[in-house]
Order: sequence, then C-alpha cells, then structure tokens
Amino acid sequence: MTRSSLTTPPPGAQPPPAHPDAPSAGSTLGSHYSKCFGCGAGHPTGLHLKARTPDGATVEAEFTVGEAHQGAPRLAHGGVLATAMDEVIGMSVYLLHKPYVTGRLETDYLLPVPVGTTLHLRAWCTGIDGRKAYLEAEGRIGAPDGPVAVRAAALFIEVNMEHFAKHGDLAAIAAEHQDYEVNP
Ligand SMILES: CCCCCCCCCCCCCCCC(=O)SCCNC(=O)CCNC(=O)[C@H](O)C(C)(C)COP(=O)(O)OP(=O)(O)OC[C@H]1O[C@@H](n2cnc3c(N)ncnc32)[C@H](O)[C@@H]1OP(=O)(O)O
Repeated sequence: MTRSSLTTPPPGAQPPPAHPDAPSAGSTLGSHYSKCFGCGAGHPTGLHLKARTPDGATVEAEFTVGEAHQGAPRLAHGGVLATAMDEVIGMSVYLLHKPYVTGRLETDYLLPVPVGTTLHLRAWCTGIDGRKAYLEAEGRIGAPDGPVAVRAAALFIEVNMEHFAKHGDLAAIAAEHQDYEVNP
C-alpha cells in the first residue's frame, strides 16, 4: 500500500485490545443507519454491505459491482470502490465501540473491476493514537484470497455523539441504536 504519513500510525501506536462490549468473533455487524449509502438496507440504490467479524479485530464483507456502479463501460467507478472501502473501514471502527468519522481516505487501484465481480472486502485497525484511528482495507476479486484490486488506508477521527446532533440527525441514529449510549 502506498500510503502517506497522515495514514501511517506514529511509532508506538498499537491496535487496541478488543472492547468488552464490541461484537465478538463470529458476529455479524448490523447497519449503523438504515439509509446509509454503504450499509443501509433501506437505501434504494446503496451498496447494501453486510459485514461480519471473523475474529473480533477484522471486518469482512462482499460487494458485487452492478450496473449502477459503472464508470467506464462495464467497469466499476473508482469513487464507488472508494465508497466501499470507506464503508468497510467504517464498519471496522465499530469494533472499537466509539463513534468515528473519516478524516482522510487514500485508495490504490491495482486492477480494473468489471461489472458482475464480487469484491471480498476486509478492513482492520493498525493503530490508535488519541482520537486518531489508523486503518487499512483491501478488496480482492472473486474470493477472499483472490487478486487484490483495491487497497485503502484511512485516518478516522473519534467524535462524540454531539457531532451527529449538531451537524446531522442524532435522533435518527438513536432510533436504530439502542445498543449505543447517546448520552453517556
Ligand atoms: C458502535 C456504535 C456506533 C454508533 C453509530 C454512530 C454513527 C456512526 C456513523 C458512522 C458513519 C460511517 C460512514 C463511513 C465513514 C464516513 O463516511 S464519515 C463521513 C465523512 N467524514 C466527515 O464528514 C468528517 C468531516 N470532518 C469533521 O467533522 C472534522 O474535520 C473532524 C474529522 C471531526 C475533525 O475535527 P475536530 O474534531 O475539530 O478535530 P481536529 O482538532 O481538527 O483534529 C483532530 C486531530 O486529527 C487530525 N486530523 C483531522 N482531520 C484530518 C485529516 N483530514 N487528515 C489528517 N489529519 C486530520 C488533526 O490534525 C488533529 O491532529 P492532532 O492535532 O490531534 O495531532
């Protein structure tokens, strides 16, 4: 992965130990919001990613490139692929059991991805430094050990729930997230 210093954990930053309330190994992870473009089942044209964690530390999901995702004819749009990477990384910070938002997302496109391809996505945390979470993801063609088509490195920033109240609609999240303390 070609990544900048901004998405490289500083010396000493380690992946965190599993949060006691985070989804355990083998769990599926629910959508964080039904209208989310990446994971919301209620989004009419979204990516509808469904994630799981095999080990409590990484997250996996599949994304099949469809007609609606084209850039060049019969090939996936790079921005759609970046969205899939952002989403699977966003699902992996779910394991930290704190709200985070994307601060920076870097993407390497290694292979073209034709319509009809299923990308096997995987994301993991490489280190935490204060409010900053350093994360990586990859998308492999056709199988979990298939050729890597897309790689991403990201910096996510921890926010509090006020972020969503001030700038968005916290009530809409809270209505779907009884497992998360809105006013801790
Ligand atoms: C389990 C329960 C779940 C509950 C459920 C909740 C809902 C969970 C929804 C999740 C959804 C996910 C979906 C997919 C992920 C999105 O797509 S999130 C949407 C896209 N992202 C955004 O909208 C974020 C927009 N940006 C912002 O709001 C603000 O810039 C931020 C990121 C909150 C940072 O602002 P701030 O809090 O004022 O912090 P600030 O002091 O500026 O920065 C803190 C540190 O980070 C660094 N930093 C900030 N931005 C950057 C950057 N772009 N590059 C490099 N460094 C940066 C700063 O330099 C600073 O570093 P230090 O000085 O501490 O060393």
